[in-house]
Amino acid sequence: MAVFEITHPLVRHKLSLMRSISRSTRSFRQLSAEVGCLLTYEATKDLEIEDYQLEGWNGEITGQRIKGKKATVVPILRAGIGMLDGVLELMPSAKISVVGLYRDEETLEPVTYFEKLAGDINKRMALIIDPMLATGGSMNATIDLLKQAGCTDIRALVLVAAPEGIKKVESEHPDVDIYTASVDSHLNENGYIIPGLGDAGDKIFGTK
Ligand SMILES: O=P(O)(O)OC[C@H]1O[C@H](OP(=O)(O)OP(=O)(O)O)[C@H](O)[C@@H]1O
Ligand SMILES: O=c1cc[nH]c(=O)[nH]1
Ligand SMILES: [Mg+2]
Repeated sequence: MAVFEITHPLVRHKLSLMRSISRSTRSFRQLSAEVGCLLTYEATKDLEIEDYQLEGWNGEITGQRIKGKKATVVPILRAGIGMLDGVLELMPSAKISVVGLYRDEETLEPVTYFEKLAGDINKRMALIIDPMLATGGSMNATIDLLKQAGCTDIRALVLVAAPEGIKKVESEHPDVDIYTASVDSHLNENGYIIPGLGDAGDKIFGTK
C-alpha cells in the first residue's frame, strides 16, 4: 500500500482555511469539494491511456483517451457527500455507489445503514471519498463491502488522515492506496483527529 500526501500549494492553502474555527458552512463545503477535486487529479494520474485518430481543425491528428476500467465514486455518508461535486468535476461520467456509515460515538465502531453500489462495480475502479480517516474503522468497513461485491481496484481519498487509521487500513487492505491532503498528528481520547478539522459531517451539513 502507498500513502500519497499531496503537498501542492493549493491543497496546503485550502486545507489550512478549512482548519479555522470560524470557517462558515458554505465555505467549508466549497473547500471540501475543491480539495476533493485536487485529490482526484492526483489519484488518477496513473490511468492508462491509448492513442486514437481524430479530425482536428487542420486535418487528422493523434489524440489520447483513457483506456480500460471505468470509475465509480463511493461517498461514505454523510460527510463524503461534501467532496462529491469536486470529484465529479473531473469525472462527470462516473457512476456513484453510496455507502451509509456512522461511527458509534461510544465504541467508535462503524455502523452500516445504507448500501447501493453500481451493478458492475467488479469491472470498475472505485474512488472512496470521505473527509476523515480517523481510526480507520469506517474506511475498512467500506472496503470490505466493495471487495465483497467483487471490486478489485480501490483507492481511498480523504482530506485528513490519522496515522492510526492509515495503519489499520494498511494492515487489513494492503492493496488499497490512500490519497490525502494531510497526514495529521494523532487521535485524541474521543477518536478525533488532531489537529484535524473537527466533525467534518457537521461542518458540511451545518448540524451539531
Ligand atoms: O475512521 P473512523 O474512526 O471510522 O472515523 C471516520 C468517520 O467518522 C466520520 O463520520 P461520522 O460517523 O461522523 O458520520 P457523518 O459523516 O454522518 O457525520 C467521518 O466522516 C468518517 O466516515
Ligand atoms: O476528527 C474526526 C474524526 C472522525 N470524524 C470526524 O468528522 N472528525
Ligand atoms: Mg460526523
